[in-house]
Amino acid sequence: MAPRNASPKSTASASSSTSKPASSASSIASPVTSTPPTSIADESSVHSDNAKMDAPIDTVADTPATPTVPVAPVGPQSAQATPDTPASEGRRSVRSSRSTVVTYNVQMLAGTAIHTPTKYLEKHHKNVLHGAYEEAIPKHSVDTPPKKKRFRVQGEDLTDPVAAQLASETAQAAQRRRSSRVDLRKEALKNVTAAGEAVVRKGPEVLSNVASRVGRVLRDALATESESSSRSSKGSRSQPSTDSSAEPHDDEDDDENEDKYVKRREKQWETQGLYVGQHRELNPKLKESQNRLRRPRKVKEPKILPLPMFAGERMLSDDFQRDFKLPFDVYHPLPRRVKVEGWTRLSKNRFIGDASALWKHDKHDNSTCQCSPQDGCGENCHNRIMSYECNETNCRLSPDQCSNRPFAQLKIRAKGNGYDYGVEVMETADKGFGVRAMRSFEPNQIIVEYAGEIITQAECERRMKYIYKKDKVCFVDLVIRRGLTCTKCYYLMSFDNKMIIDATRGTIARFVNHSCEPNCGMFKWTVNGEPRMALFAGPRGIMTGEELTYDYNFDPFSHRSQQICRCGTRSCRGVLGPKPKYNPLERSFASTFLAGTKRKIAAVFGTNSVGNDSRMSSPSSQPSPKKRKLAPMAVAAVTKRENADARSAAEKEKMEREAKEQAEQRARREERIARRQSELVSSANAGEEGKEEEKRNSMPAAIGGLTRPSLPMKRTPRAVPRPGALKQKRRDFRGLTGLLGRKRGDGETAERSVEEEEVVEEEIVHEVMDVNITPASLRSAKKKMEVMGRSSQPSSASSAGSAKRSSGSVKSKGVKRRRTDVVNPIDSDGDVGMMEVDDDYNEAQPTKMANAGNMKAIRKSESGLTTRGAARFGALANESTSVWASVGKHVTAKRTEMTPVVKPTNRGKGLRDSRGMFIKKDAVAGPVVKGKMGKGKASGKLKA
Ligand SMILES: C[S@@+](CC[C@H](N)C(=O)[O-])C[C@H]1O[C@@H](n2cnc3c(N)ncnc32)[C@H](O)[C@@H]1O
Repeated sequence: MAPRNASPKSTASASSSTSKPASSASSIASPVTSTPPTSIADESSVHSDNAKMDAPIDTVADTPATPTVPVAPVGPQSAQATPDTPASEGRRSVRSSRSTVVTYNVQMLAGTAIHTPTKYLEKHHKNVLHGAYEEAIPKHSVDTPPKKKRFRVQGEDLTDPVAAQLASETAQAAQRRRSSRVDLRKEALKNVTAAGEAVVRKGPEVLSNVASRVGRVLRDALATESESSSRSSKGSRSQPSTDSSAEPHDDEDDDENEDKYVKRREKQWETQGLYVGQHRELNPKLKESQNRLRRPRKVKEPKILPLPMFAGERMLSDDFQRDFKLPFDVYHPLPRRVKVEGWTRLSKNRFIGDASALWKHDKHDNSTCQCSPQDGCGENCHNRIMSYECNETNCRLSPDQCSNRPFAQLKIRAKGNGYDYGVEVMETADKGFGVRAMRSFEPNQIIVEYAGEIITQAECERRMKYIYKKDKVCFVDLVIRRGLTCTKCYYLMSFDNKMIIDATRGTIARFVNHSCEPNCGMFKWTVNGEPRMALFAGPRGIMTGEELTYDYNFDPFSHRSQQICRCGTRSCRGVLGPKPKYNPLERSFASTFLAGTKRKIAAVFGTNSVGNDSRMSSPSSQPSPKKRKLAPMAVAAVTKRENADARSAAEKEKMEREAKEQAEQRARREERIARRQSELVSSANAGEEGKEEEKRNSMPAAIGGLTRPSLPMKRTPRAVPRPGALKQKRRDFRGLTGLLGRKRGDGETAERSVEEEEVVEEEIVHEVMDVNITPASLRSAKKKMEVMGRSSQPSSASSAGSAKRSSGSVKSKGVKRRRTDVVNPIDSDGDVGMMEVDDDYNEAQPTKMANAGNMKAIRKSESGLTTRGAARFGALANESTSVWASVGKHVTAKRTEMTPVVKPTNRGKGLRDSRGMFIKKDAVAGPVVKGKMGKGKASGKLKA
């Protein structure tokens, strides 16, 4: 054993170590040539100012390095650390005294030392001695005091390196487990106690000292904690040069740590992920950089409600409650490839045939906006309002500033991956294919374009008739045009007056299904002067995974091909397209009944009491509030139907009114006739007896007999008919009554007795002739009678007969003039339909699609009143009954004046009738007025 003073400088070195920081203190190791290690501990304990270690085991080392190298290496670092220490001074190194002892790194041997990255392993290997110590250490370093590491366990030095290493590891483990909080609490308690005592003793002047001390302690504790946390996070990469935790704390250390105060590291949270780029103020029409600029900087997004705001926030809000749905990429992370047979994908519109030329021809309008960069073509942009996309010609903003370029945005997005594109085909349970969102969409954001082949109406009809009709696949018809009401379905959409997009070859938008509560809308925009259709998100936006739908607004013309809607929404209309509001037949009956009742009320009270209320008088003319809510197309359709209804009701009403007026007129006439006849009779009575007798003989029996006052003066010419005329007329009447009988369907006409026939005949004559009596005709008849009474020339009868003949001839001539007549019956819709009548007078061939009005005409002519029979009937018929009675080939809805026209002529003293037949002037009763012959129908009128 070496004496204690064998190293005279040891005391100095030990004492100096206390005055220096830990690093330098520890670097002053004992010289190599020192006393044996067994004495070192004692010596150290004697000479050191430091108290015995608080901890039972502690390590004094200048470079604690990694725990894997507990054995103090002897190397240049150690040597450099003590440049001022003479080699002969200090205590001898433990290792130098046992330089031949082979040391092993237990951790290395055990394989537990490899916790460091491989790039440090080499260094470790370098630091571990293998083989003889002398071999490993260069000669010159033998003199250099090696870095000494002393292990003290309960005041004992451990000279055995293995034991020392174990002790060191134990110490380090204990150190790691030590909590700084315990220290903090202890220190605080100590300080508070000290402060309290000091205050008691010295009063408030010491308070400041105490406060500073407390503060220092707290800072120390914080620094310690942060250091340890940073060490644990950095691992072996960021090893501090000094391990203060391995050293007992003293004031000097505190001061130093104060300088090295490190702020507590904040944990970094990821703010972006699945909903990257979506923040509350995101405007999807802008680029990310623009959005960033627009984002108000002062408003801080509360972190308590994280993204996505379009799902979470909405779900939490009261007014939009719905079940939670997992985001699309969670429940279905990979896009599913659904293969659709027979779908040729197109990404943009393609013009077919004449469509292109027609398109260019029609391309005319444009729109410009005057937005400022501050506006950014927002909601007030003129182009946006007009659904025009801004571009460099119609907007002065740059693409970055302008937010009204949805199709340009779509183009950019389409170049990205599937999630950028954002939609995919899916299979639905009961609606065939559908389209689903693979990402969320902002309210009103463009989703996908509806593109395909642009065709003309004619091409559309051709395809439907000759191509799609044959297809076995049940397609879908978006627009079913007039005359093409097949139940097969097509991907056709009308988007311009004359153009149709056929998406049989087209974009994915063709698979978007219908819903009565849709989450999207299909809108037409004009892009660079060309109309384009696209699907836009609705005002609620779209959540990832939602099925996209819009309201088809099917053309209601095709009721026959209406399909059942399976959208399953609460407000489902039941069919694809507008819901039929009522059964048109029922409605017609109801409205007719209502109108009739109202008329009767008005007739009874003599006022239009109900007519003042326009809504009551025509309920269908006023749009109900419900109707206003319908889509414009549906409203138009309903209005059209209601208008047709109203028109037919009005027509019926008119006919009834006319019939009523005529009945009244007839009654008045009869009254007048009766009065005049009685006048005539009385005047006749007052005249000479012989004259009276003569008159009575010359006058027709019917007139003579007052039993039939209704038989008018017009029968007079009949009483003196031309030869065979009456016979013919009787035959006509028989035929007519037969017709009427057939029409009535009683089938008894043939068995009627002669008397009965005569009665019927007379009734008809009465009916027919009675209504032709006008005041003028009465006057003329009176004159005629006078003439007859004066001269009783047969010419009068013959002229009258010829006049009558001419009447018939006029009518028939008007018809016979042309081989084929075209007339315009006015149908119930007020349309003019064309009817072609052939030479045989039998068939009326509709050249236009039959509608309610002209079908009625056809039915009438087919129901017994053949055109020939009707012509005869019409020849006798009056104005009021001649609506459907035709003259010759005529079938007209207009009341036709059947009275012959007599034209003046300059040939002698006669006149010409409308046939051109010469009539002697004195044979014509009454003054002659000019008339005119309509082309194909008699429109002139003889006026007295
Ligand atoms: C444009 S296509 C949509 C894609 C179609 N599902 C397919 O598989 O090709 C329209 C057709 O889908 C069906 N459909 C769409 N929405 C529907 C709904 N709400 N209820 C029932 N069928 C619907 C109808 O057959 C309709 O004619």
